[in-house]
Parts: sequence; structure tokens; C-alpha cells
Amino acid sequence: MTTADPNLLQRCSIRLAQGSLRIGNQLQGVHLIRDINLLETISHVTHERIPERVVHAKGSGAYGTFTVANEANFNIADYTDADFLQQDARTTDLFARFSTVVGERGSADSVRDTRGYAFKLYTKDGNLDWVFFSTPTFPIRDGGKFPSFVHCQKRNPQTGVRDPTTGRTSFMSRNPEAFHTLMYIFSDAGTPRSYNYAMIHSVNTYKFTKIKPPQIGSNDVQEEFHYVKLRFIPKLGVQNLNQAEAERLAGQDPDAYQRDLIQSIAMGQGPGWTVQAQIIDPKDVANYPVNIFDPTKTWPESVTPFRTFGSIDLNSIPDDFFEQVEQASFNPANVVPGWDVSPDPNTNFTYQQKVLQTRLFAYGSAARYRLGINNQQLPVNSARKNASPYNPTKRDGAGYVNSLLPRVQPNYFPAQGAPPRVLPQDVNIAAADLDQWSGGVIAYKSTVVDDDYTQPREVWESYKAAGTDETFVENVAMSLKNADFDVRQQTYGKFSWVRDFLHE
Ligand code: HEM
Repeated sequence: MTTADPNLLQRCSIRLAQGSLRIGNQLQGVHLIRDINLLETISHVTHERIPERVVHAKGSGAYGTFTVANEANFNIADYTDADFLQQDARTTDLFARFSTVVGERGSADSVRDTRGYAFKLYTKDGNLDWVFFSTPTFPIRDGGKFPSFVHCQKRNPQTGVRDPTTGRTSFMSRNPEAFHTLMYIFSDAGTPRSYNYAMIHSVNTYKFTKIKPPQIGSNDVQEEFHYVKLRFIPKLGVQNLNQAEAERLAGQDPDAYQRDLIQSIAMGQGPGWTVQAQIIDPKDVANYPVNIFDPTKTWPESVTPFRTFGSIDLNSIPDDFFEQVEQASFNPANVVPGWDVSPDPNTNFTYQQKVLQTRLFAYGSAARYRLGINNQQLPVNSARKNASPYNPTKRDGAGYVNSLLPRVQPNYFPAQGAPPRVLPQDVNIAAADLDQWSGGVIAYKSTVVDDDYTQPREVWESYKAAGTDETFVENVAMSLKNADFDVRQQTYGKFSWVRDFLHE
């Protein structure tokens, strides 16, 4: 009657794994509260679920490495003093999670959507998260629109059904800054062959930073920076499904992308990406042809070419999906010295963008709700043991284990005899004019101008040149076929800003 399993329930053996202790015979008996196994295992199964991510709920994860691989006559270390980028061929371990945006945890992988690509690089200076997309742009440029942007793609709050009248097109047609992103989502790039075959883009603008040594006779340490966008090119090539193939696959195998990721790694043929950067000097921003902080825009390659500086390769899969993939939490606010967020500066541009700044709050908030205040101590999220700096004031709270902190350390700083936990010197990070702000509070709402359609038109011309324009129109039509007349008209009307042909 005894089944010994030392790994369960505080390591005590299970006495009655599949039955229960009861008084009385057979089915007429009543349970005993001393049936510890029954009480513990039932309590555990009723607590198994945690909230799924409000977006990007369906995802897959894998481990791998980032390797510095500079192209000829280029050295990324000229722009950043991020430790992990200082030497060619230096490798850094990483964890990656790939996802769809809209669907719930059980939804199909191959539906038309953007794909999320999140990377956690376990650097010596702590964790750096790159939380990126398959599309080069984002549909909104004001964080205040994010709740509506999410809800419009989710289920109708009355019926629980996802329907096109309350859906993506209804919202987007009233927020035409989204149309550049829709140009990508409604091409076959909206249904990649699997996660392994898609482009990856940072979308938001970040900064590479580098500390300049003090001038002779001065102690003033200055930080110089360059604005940067990243792009990763799949080593397996970009491969997409058409609408019919994607629909068939969604029915046949909703987990097809996840399966492909796992199987390709198991066979030693895991996916990889070549990592590239577009880099802009802050002094060139004012006269740049587009607002470089607008996530609905791309930076023209003809003006700012991509430079290759690294490679990402995935080589192993987590041994516990819930522990490592479901409990992973990424955050663009997880930065390391040498990489920083862009400030979305308030210059003389006609509108401001606050998407990245909204994100800096949103991900930590989501992680605290989903995983608790000590989410960063979960093994997949925590910095590696050899990472030097840490913050001793982040102590206690539910689920606190903190095996990474040296024992017997004060929970404040500076403290007598404690090791250094802060950067050795104060740095003047407000070095550039673009980082100086002043002004009053304004209630701001972004407006759409004709120039917002310039890049969508360019994308449309590229489809015509490649012969994929018909496919794009079919994909739009398929997604709108069940929508209300008004929504269809509104959407086609907005696409006519892109090109009259689409309106016909
Ligand atoms: C205002 C804009 C945005 C807000 C407020 C926002 C917020 C969120 C939230 C709350 C989550 C769930 C996090 C969690 O539960 O752990 C999430 C996930 C994610 N977001 Fe965003 N997001 C925004 C824009 C973007 C953009 C522009 C990108 C890409 C460039 C992006 C990429 C991702 C990815 C890849 C994930 C999944 C992370 C994972 O695998 O756990 N998001 N976002």
C-alpha cells in the first residue's frame, strides 16, 4: 500500500497515492482530515493556475547564446561599454521566449498576428532584456491607447466571442497611425512558417552609452550616447505561410510553432539570428527624415544602414515549461551599463511618443501581479551568480528566497564593510541637449498627418514590386469579410490613404 516518492510533499512518502483514508466501507465511507496526502494534493491542484499574460499569453521558450560577431571595419564597442559587447567572439548565455500577441494560452500559433520575441541576456553586469517584435513598427504611439488596443483584439465583454466588429480593424481604422503596422500584419509575414523563420525588430529606439574618461584637470565623467534600433535576421531565412496554409495548420496542430522550436533544437538544428544595429548620432536627430522616436515609423536604410555585430543561437529547451517559460518575465527596464532606454525627448517635433516609457512601468507591474513581488528571484529571471552588482534594499516579501545575495548583508547602503553595489562613479548622463527638459504639463493627444502614410505607401510599392500585392489585398479582405458594413467601409477608406487601388 505504500508508494515511496521522495520528491513530493515535503519529501515524505505518499501512503495512498490514488485512494483516500475513510471510515466505513467502500463508497459509503467518509474522509478523514488526517488524510494528509489527499488534502495536500487537492490544495495544490486547485492552486496550479496563475494569471496568464494579458498579451503574449501563448509562448515557447529556449536557451541559447549571444555571440559578438562584428562585420568588417565595424566595432560595436566603439558605441557602447556594455561588457558583453566588448570583444569579438565573446558569448553570453540567454533565455528566449517567443509568442503570439493576442490569443490566450491555448490558442493556435499560426494565426495572423505579430510575434513577440523576448530575450534575457545573463550578462556579468546583470540581466539585459530585449523585448522585441516580428514587425518593425508598433500600431500605436501613445501608451494611453494601449488598453483599448489590447481590448479591441480580445473577446467581446458581453458575449465572450472574438468578432471583427469590435475587433482589430474597428479600432485600427479609427487610429490610422496603425496602418503602417497593418501593412506587415496583413502580408504573409503575419503568418510565418514558425518562430524560427521570422525577422525580429526592436521597434522602439534605445541608446548605446559609453562613458568618456574625464578631461585633464577635471573629475567630470560624461556619458556619450547614440540612438539605436536593432534587427535580427533569421539564419534559416524568412519563410511564411499563406492564409490557407496558416488556417489549416492552426486546426491540425495549434502548437506547431512550439513543436518546431523544440524539435529543431532536439535535432541540433536550433534557429539562429544575425544581429544588426542602426545607429544615429544625437546631433543628427533634428534633421533626420523621420521622427526617430516614433514606433510607427522605420528608419530609412538608405540613410542609416544596418551594421552586423552579433549572432543569437538557440541550443537547449527548458526542462520544466511552467517553471521557466510561464514564469519568465521580461522588462525593457532591465538594462545594463552601456544600454539604455531612449527618453522620448520633447523637442520641436509635432508629436511625442511615449510607448517605451509606458512599457517601463507596464512589465514590472504585470510581473508583480502574475508572479509576485519577488519574481526576479525565480531562477529563469534572476541574474547569474557571477553578476556583480545588486540592490540590497530589495528584500523580503512573499516568495523571498534570494539565494543570490551574500548572507549576513545589510539591507541598506552605503554600509560599513559591504561590497560595492553601485557604479563606482557618478556619471553625468544629461550630456546632450536632447536630454534637457523643461516646460509645463500638457494634455497631449497625437494626431495623424499625411506623412504618416508615406512609409505604408512605400511598403505597398515594395509588395507590388515583389508581386505580393494581391496576396495582401486578399488577406485584408478575408479578415474583413464578416465585419459590419461600416467597419469594412471605414477600413477600406483608410487603406485608400495608402493607395487608391485598395479602396476599389
Ligand atoms: C504601450 C506599449 C506596450 C505596453 C503597455 C506593453 C505591455 C505588455 C505587457 C503588460 C506584457 C505582459 C508581460 C507579462 O505578463 O510578463 C507584454 C508582453 C510583451 N510585450 Fe509588450 N507592451 C507594449 C508594447 C510592446 C512593444 C512595442 C513590443 C515590441 C517591440 C512589445 C513586446 C512584448 C513581448 C515580446 C512580450 C512578451 C514577453 C514574454 O515573452 O513574457 N510590447 N507587453
